[in-house]
Amino acid sequence: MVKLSAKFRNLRIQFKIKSFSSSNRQEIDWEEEAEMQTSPTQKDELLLGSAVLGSRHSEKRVESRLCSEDNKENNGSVTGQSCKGSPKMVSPKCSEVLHTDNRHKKLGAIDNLSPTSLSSTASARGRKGNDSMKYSSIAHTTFARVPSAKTISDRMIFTPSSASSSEYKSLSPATQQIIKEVDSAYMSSPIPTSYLRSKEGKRTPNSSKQVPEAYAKNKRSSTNPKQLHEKEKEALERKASYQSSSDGRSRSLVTAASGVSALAVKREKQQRQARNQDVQSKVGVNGRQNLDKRTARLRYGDAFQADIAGFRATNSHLNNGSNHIDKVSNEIQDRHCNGICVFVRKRPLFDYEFDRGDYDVVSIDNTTHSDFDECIVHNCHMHPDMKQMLIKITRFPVTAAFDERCSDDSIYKHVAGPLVKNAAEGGISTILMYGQTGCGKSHTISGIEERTVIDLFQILDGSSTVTIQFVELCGSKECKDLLSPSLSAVKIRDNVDGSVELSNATALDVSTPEDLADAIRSAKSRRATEATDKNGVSSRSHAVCQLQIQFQERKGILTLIDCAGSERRHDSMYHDSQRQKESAEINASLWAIKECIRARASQSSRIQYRSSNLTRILRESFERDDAKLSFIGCVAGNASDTDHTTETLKTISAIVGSEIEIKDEKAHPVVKAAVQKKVTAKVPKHWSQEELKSFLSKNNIDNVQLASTHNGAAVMKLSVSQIKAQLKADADDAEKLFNLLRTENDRASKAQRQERMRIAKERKGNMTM
Ligand SMILES: Nc1ncnc2c1ncn2[C@@H]1O[C@H](COP(=O)(O)OP(=O)(O)OP(=O)(O)O)[C@@H](O)[C@H]1O
Repeated sequence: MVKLSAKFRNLRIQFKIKSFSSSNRQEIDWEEEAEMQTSPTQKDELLLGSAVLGSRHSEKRVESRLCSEDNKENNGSVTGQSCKGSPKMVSPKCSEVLHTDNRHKKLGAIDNLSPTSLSSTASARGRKGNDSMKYSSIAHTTFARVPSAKTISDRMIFTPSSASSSEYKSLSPATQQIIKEVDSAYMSSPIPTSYLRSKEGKRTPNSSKQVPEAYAKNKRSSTNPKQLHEKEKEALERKASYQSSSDGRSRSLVTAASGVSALAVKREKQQRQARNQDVQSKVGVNGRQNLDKRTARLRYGDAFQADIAGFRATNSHLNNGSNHIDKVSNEIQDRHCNGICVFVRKRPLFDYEFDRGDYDVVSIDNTTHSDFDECIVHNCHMHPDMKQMLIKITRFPVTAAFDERCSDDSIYKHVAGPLVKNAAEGGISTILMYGQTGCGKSHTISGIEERTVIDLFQILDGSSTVTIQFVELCGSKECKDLLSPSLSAVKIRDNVDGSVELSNATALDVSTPEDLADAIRSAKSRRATEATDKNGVSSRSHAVCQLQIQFQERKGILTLIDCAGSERRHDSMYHDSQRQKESAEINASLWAIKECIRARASQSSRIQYRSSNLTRILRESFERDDAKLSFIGCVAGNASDTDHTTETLKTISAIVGSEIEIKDEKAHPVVKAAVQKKVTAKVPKHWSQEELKSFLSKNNIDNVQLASTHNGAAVMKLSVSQIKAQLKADADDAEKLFNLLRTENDRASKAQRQERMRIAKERKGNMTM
C-alpha cells in the first residue's frame, strides 16, 4: 500500500508501505512510514519526495528534491540523495511515482515502473538487480515525483493540501507549475476525492473549507458518481496504454474498462486500510503495530527481559554456572540412553548482540534433576493482536546441559573424556556437534580436540598405534581428504564385516601429541568455510576426524564430527543458490542421522545408513554394542535466534525423546516494564529549536535568525550557503555552525552507541543475576 499526501506551500509527501515476503508472496508483518515536509522559507525548493524504509539491520534514506529555476544546479530535475551523501540523478522528467522494490512490482502494487527508474532506484539502494532480498533487511526506497496523469496509480491516495489561493499565488512560478501538474494528476486519478486530508491529517470528505478553491471545485465535480466512473475508465485506459507502450505488450482497452469493478473493490480496500490507518495512528505507541517476530522481540525487549529476569530470580538455580563441577568424570555419561547421550552447550552473548538490544532467552537448569538436565527456552512473542506480549516457556530435557559460563575443560571432563577413554580401550566413540551457524560448534570441538590429543597419549601405552584420517563431507555425494593438499576424492566403502572404510583417504600414523595436533591443524586449514551473516568463518561442510587406535587385536575408533550449521530455509534467503543447495544437503544428512537413531531406538531391523555419507561413516556407531554416541547441541541464547535454538533442542532431545518429554507451558502475558532505560544522548537532528538555540549560544554564534521551523533536523539539512541565506548568518558563522553541528553529531552518535552498550551490559548483568 502506498499512501501519498501533499501540502502545497509546505509540500509534504507521506508513504506507507507494507512488505510482502518474496518467497511465498505473503504479507509480512512489517510496516514503516516516512514523511517529508518543506520549510515555508524554502519556497523555491520543493521537497517532492522521499522514502525510506528501514529494516532490522539498516535504514536508508533517499530524498528526492525538485529544485526551482532559482537553483541553477538542479534545475528541473529530481535528485535522489542517499544518507551517505552523494546526490544521484534519478530521471529528468517529473512524471512518476516509483517504487524500488521489485517484489512490489511483481505484486502489482505499483504498475508503472520504468527501467530507468528501477535501475536508478536499485542503485540508490545499493543492491542492483538482486531480487532475492531477505525481507528483514530490505531498505525500501520510494521516489515521489510530481505524478502525471498517465502514471498515477490506482493504489495511491493523493491529496492536495489546504493552502489558500493567495498563498498559492505567492509561490514562485516554478512551484506553481509543479502544483499545477500535481493538481492535474490528482484530478485524473481514479482515487476518490474523499481521500482529501486536512492539515492535521484527518480525512475531510466533501469539505471545501480546507482546500484551495481550485481543488474544491475539482473535488465537487469528481464526487459525482457518474463522472467518477468515467474518470476511472479514462484512468484505466491511460494506464493500459502506458503499460503497452512501456513494456511492449499490447493491452486491450476493453479489458481495462472491464476492470472498473475490480478497481472499485480495490478502492474499497484502500478506504478500509486508510480507516484502519487512522485508527492505528490514534492508538499510539501502545497500540497495534505489525512487526515480524524478531523485530518485536527486540522492540519490546525491556518488558520481555524484565519478565525473564523475574522468572530467574524465583528460580535461582538457573544459569548458576555450577555445570556439574562437583561430579566425577563418568557420572554424566552414566545417564545415557541406549548408549546415546545428548548435551547442550549454550554460548555467551556477544557484545554486538547486546548492542543491538538482544538479550538472553535460554535458561539452563542443571541442578534440580538427578538423571537429566533441562534447557529452558523463553519464547518471547506477540499475540496476533500485536498488543499483548507473551512468553511461552518450553523445557527441553537433555542428558546434561552446560550454561554460558561452562569451560572447555568441563565439557571435556563430562562429555569427551569418557569417550576418548572408551576408544582407547578398543570401543567405538563418536562425538557429533550440532546447531545453527555461529553457535559454537567449531569452538567446542576445537577445545575437545586439543584436550584429546594430550589425554589420548597419556592413556595409551607405547605399544598402541594411532592413525588419523580427516575428511570433509560436502553435499550428499562428495567426500574430500583434508589430509591431502589436493583434497583428493574419498570413497566410503562398506566392508562385509560391517566396518566402514574411507578408501583413498590419507591415513597418517602419529606417535606423539604434537604430530596429532599438527595433522588436525593442517586438515582444518583446508576445510571449506565461508563468511555468513552470523559467522565470519562459517563451516560449509561436515568435518569428520577419525582416530583409529590399534592395540594388539583390538581396534578402537574415536570419531569427532563438526557438522555444518543447521540453517533453515528462512536464513538461506541470505545466500546465493549454491549456498541454498548446500544448506539443503546439510539438513538432509542431519535428517538421515535422526532417522537412523530413531530406527535404532525402536530396534528396527532396517536402518537406512546409506541415505547419506554421514550415516554411512557412522554405521558402526549405530550397530556395535560397545559404541558410545554423544551429540552436543550448541545454542546461542539470544532472543533473535529463539527459533533456531528451539529447532536445535527439538532435534537433539528427540534423539532420546521417548524417555523424557519436551514440556510446553502455556504462554503467559508479559506486563510492560515499569522503568525502561533509554539512551539520553541526542544527535542534532533530534534537537528542538530551544536545544538548537542553547547550542548556538554555547558556541557564541549569536548573529543568526531562526524561523519557527528551524529545529535541529531542518538546520542539519542546510549547506553553508543555505545557512548563510536562510539564517542570515555571516560567512564565518555559517561555516562554523555547519562544522560544529557535524562534530556534535559525531560526538552524540558515539555517546549514543556507548550508552546503548552500557545499558545492554547492565541488562546482561541483571539477566545473569
Ligand atoms: N562457548 C563459547 N565461549 C566463547 N566464545 C564462543 C563460544 N562458542 C562460540 N564462541 C565464539 O563464537 C564464534 C562462532 O563460533 P563457531 O565458529 O564455533 O560457530 P559454529 O557453530 O562452528 O559456526 P559454523 O556452523 O558457521 O561453522 C567464534 O568466534 C567463537 O569463538
